[in-house]
Amino acid sequence: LQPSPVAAMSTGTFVVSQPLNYRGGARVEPADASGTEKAFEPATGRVIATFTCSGEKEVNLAVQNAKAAFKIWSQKSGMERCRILLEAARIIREREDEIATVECINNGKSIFEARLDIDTSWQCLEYYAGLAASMAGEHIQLPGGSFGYTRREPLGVCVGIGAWNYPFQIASWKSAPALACGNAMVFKPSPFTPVSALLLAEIYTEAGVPPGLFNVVQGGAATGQFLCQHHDVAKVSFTGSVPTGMKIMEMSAKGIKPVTLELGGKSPLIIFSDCDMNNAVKGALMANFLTQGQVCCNGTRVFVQKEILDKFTEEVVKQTQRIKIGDPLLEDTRMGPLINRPHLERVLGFVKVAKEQGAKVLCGGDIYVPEDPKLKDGYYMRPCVLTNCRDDMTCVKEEIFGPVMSILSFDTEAEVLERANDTTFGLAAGVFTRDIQRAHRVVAELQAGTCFINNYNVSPVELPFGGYKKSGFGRENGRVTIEYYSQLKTVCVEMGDVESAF
Ligand SMILES: NC(=O)c1ccc[n+]([C@@H]2O[C@H](COP(=O)([O-])OP(=O)(O)OC[C@H]3O[C@@H](n4cnc5c(N)ncnc54)[C@H](O)[C@@H]3O)[C@@H](O)[C@H]2O)c1
Ligand SMILES: C[N+](C)(C)CCCC=O
Repeated sequence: LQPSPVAAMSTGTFVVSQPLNYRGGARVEPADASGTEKAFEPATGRVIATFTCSGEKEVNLAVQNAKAAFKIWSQKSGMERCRILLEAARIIREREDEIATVECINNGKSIFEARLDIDTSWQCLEYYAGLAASMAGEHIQLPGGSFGYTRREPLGVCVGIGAWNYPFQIASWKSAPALACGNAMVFKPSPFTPVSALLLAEIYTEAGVPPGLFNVVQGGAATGQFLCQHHDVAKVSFTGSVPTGMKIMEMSAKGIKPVTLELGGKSPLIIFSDCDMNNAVKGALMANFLTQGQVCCNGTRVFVQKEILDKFTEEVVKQTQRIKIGDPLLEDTRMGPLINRPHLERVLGFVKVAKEQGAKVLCGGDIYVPEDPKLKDGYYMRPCVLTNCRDDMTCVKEEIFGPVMSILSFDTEAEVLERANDTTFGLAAGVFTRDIQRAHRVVAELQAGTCFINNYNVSPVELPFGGYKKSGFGRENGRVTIEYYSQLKTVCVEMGDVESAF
């Protein structure tokens, strides 16, 4: 009997022993280098991997492998692709605990949350497996018996570039629709979280995709640039910050490559006085403290109607103080460490500036040192609730990407809408109210790509996810994403004679 891989993994023990590149259906050492990186276990501050960043040669080999696999995969019927993706989804479910454990060790999110991420990953594969067989064009009748039809065709080799906050989920949300449409993919995870994408690559291979269909290269900006500039790459799907997104778009523009940009946010969450208070408080915590607050769509500007400001704030603070911080692999932990030391310091810096600008810290916002000695070098902080906030403060304007909630008060619907929309971001927004007309009226006015009514940060894969304004464009999940991973060919068929103009 083989020992369970999960049993062998506990906080403070895991090290990466296998190559972190994946090409041609196997783990490989990269053919060349553009530097080295270290990956950490945020819970302990330990290095779990020192790895080579892929150079131009390795990127090219990955793209060429993808190109070869694309020839085979794109010729398969939708039903054939569906069966293989369903098998991959089944394997992810079967290995959920192992994948979640690896994610938890490399990212620091709690095992409770990591399992939810893996759930939305296999669900995404299942969803696009289901759509693969029904992708079809149209038949259009023309005069004289002539007709036209459209074919939905894959793009070719797609590149996925991921952020570090949802490593396995991002790899799945990009690859599932790409593969379902008949494309191949080269994926580059964030250098902070290089590990779990390899598990996805192995699972695709085990499920039966052709070798080379899903490849993983490692590294940071240099490797990412080789990918975006490669002339055999047909599309780039990027998840990350706005400044990097701008660079990705510039590089892709040079090759006229379509891009999907899933970027940052500073989303508003509006709590009206007629809300169900219990749900609104729970919603505010969901909107701010998942994955230690390192969530793109977090509703970090919490606008609360004046009449309920004190009661709401008191309850939010009470529940925030109860969040169990600590070893992310323990079942009852709900908040682990932040991703790394510089990021922790950056987030604490935002709290310091907030105080200097007049905000009041109601709880948290400082370093947390767990009792367990093996966690003493981890990157923990207490979740923070700020009040006395104004719209012009840095903590209200900028994406902090940490567990810091800013509470603001408002009087009227018109006023809060104007303030909620007064941002260059537009990823998400939320509203809590019992007034159904108001709920729909408000979301219709909110300038955000993903809106929540009476909940926050749930992510059914059937619904498209993505941003307005500087939070990006294109969508992940939902039926519409098929359009971002395919192109339409029009075929015009003449049934009569050519009526020449000459
Ligand atoms: N909208 C979404 O779906 C979503 C989801 C998760 C995270 N995010 C955003 O991501 C940000 C945090 O993630 P991050 O710190 O990893 O972002 P980042 O922009 O620093 O890096 C993202 C990825 O881009 C790569 N990269 C960096 N420079 C590059 C370049 N010049 N060319 C090509 N690739 C390059 C990185 O190595 C990494 O893989 C936050 O702003 C967050 O809001 C958005
Ligand atoms: C699953 N969530 C919570 C909706 C997050 C999606 C990805 C954003 O960082």
